[in-house]
Amino acid sequence: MQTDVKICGLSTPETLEAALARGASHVGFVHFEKSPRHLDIAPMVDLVRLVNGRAETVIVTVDPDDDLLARFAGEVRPDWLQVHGRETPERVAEVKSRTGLKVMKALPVAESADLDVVARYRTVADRILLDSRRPKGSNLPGGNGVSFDWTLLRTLDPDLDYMLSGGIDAENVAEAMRIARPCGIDISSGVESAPGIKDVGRINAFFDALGRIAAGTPA
Ligand SMILES: O=C(O)c1ccccc1N[C@@H]1O[C@H](COP(=O)(O)O)[C@@H](O)[C@H]1O
Repeated sequence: MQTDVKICGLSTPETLEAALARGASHVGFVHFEKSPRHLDIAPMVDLVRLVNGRAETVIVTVDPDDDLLARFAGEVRPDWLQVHGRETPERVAEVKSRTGLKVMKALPVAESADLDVVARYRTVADRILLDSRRPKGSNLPGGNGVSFDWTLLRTLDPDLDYMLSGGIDAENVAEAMRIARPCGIDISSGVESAPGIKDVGRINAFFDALGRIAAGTPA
């Protein structure tokens, strides 16, 4: 099975096109005001329109209220909502039923006990995203460019549909895939030249690394 690749935190047509041209399966747009990648509704509408079905579109949001959910579903109309806050399993189910969209639930991981909640979320979310726990001092629940101990994931049910994120880049993606065997890789900081600034060269370098993995020749 081919690994999905989500390039997240895109904010310009140029970098979006670069991700699509290299075969990203998912492209993500962040709506979270504290983030350097934050986009308001109107630019997200434009970028989702530009994608025009070439990849699955994802809005990343943190503890969205019902009014915001209505705007995402009614105005932006992405394929997915990624909920990256403290949403309970009950709230995830509600987000799904209110919007009719697929929902990816991000869960923070720093130690093996953090994986105990996966069982409760996998029954309500369409996909699980395992990300690093927020480092001390950060304002952001994700997008910190920090990885966690992927060997913790060796005990996961091999049938779990999950994406892996947190500090992945062209240099470590082969190791991440070898150890964690996720269904998808999600990357943001690793294809940036500075926080919030996506870099076409780094996007290309990342897909080149994936190409070497597929060819069985990771550097
Ligand atoms: O990227 C952000 O600014 C962000 C803000 C709020 C919630 C999630 C956010 N990003 C998510 O974090 C991971 C990528 O992390 P990394 O930068 O590659 O370490 C990804 O799931 C983004 O959607």
